[in-house]
Amino acid sequence: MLDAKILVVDDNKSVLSALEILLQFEYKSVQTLFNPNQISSFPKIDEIDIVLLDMNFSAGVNTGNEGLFWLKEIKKKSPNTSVIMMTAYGAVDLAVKALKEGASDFILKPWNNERLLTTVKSAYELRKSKNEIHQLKKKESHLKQVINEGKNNIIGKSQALTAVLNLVKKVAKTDVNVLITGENGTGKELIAREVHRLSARNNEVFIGVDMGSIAENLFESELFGHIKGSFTDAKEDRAGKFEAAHQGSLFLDEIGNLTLQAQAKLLSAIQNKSVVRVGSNKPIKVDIRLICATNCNLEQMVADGLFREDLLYRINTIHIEVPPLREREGDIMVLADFFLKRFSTKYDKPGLKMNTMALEKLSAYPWPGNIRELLHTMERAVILSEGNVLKPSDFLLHSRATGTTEDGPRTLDEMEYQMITKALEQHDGNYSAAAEQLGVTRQTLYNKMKRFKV
Ligand SMILES: Nc1ncnc2c1ncn2[C@@H]1O[C@H](COP(=O)(O)OP(=O)(O)OP(=O)(O)O)[C@@H](O)[C@H]1O
Repeated sequence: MLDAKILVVDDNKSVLSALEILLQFEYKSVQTLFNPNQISSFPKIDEIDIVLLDMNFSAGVNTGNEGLFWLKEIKKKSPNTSVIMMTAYGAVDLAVKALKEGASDFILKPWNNERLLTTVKSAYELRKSKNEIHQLKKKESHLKQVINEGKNNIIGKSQALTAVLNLVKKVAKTDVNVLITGENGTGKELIAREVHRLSARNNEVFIGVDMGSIAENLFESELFGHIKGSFTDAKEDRAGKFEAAHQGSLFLDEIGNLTLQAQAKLLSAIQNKSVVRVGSNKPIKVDIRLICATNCNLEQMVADGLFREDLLYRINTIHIEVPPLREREGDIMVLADFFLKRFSTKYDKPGLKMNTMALEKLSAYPWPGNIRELLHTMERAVILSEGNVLKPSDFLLHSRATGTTEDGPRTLDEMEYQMITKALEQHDGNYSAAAEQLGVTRQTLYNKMKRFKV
């Protein structure tokens, strides 16, 4: 017996009892209504899975309008209930009209019992799938909310940060593309998430892609997807990040690291608002809000022929410049305090404090690695702390001028970090030249830079 609730509405009592007898062997609950006017007040109509509804109620009238009227009423109150229309006249155009209004099927009177049971069973399956979709959508929207929540704890009350957040508020409501620039570790990704959180798309996903870490030959497949067999590792069809971000926001980080070839492909996807999976020729429409970020000076890159002007024009409808930490007056203290609390809890060291000299040391430092550097400095100090009070010596800061820590490298990691920053400085930030000098590939250098947050 199927666990479904069925309601039969007909002004012919013998029809009602015949259907009740037939259906009660198959379905758990079968109710009947002689008068359609009772539909409006029928309790919990949204819990009814299937309604079998007569098309003609008033004696002598066979326009079917009464049935269509009640069909609309039911659908208004319970859109997922499957409604099967019953008509004695077999007027196909009427049945088609009912299907257009949302009926799931129709039955001609007099009916064939077996065929009627098959029709009801299909309607039941339809209702079941609709319920499942409804549940999944609810779950999905909840999950998206959870994903979008919690990550946006933007700390700081300096004028410079407040101005950025005010701009974010204004821009978020529109659907324009946003370019976020600023030094490494200033919180560009956090700002991008805030744009998404405050936008009308906030019930949809925010998909972030680090363009710098995608190998050149995988760029297209990562962003636009591929179909099975289009290259050796393409074992199955896969959607790219653009498709994954459909109706949400797509965050392209390190946009300045794209080759000119990749820039051309990206531009075409943005212009056409569609992508073509690798190995396919079928364009797929995508609706995304594009947010890009970089620490490069894209105007300068355009002047140097390294970045396409038309792409820059597409991505920077609104430009948000995130100020470095040294220009956010007062924020160092607030952030240091915030991270101290976070890591004291994480590493179970309650009551940890900083003394005045330590605070002064943190305030005076220019924080070239910005908030990320402050975060790591605080985490390290908390982990290594022995007493209840953090002193200046607990904070290991890098000297900007020499690229070394105060006491010289203490660990292999520190040594590697220093060698990388030095090589980059010597080659004016040219990755390929620095990688060659260090005897590693460009990708290895890039991975290490990511690891060390260079
Ligand atoms: N105002 C802030 N309040 C709290 N945490 C912050 C703030 N700004 C940045 N952070 C934290 O600092 C770290 C670096 O931030 P984020 O990754 O957003 O910087 P970014 O500018 O995108 O860096 P990159 O240029 O290297 O990609 C993250 O852990 C982030 O959560």
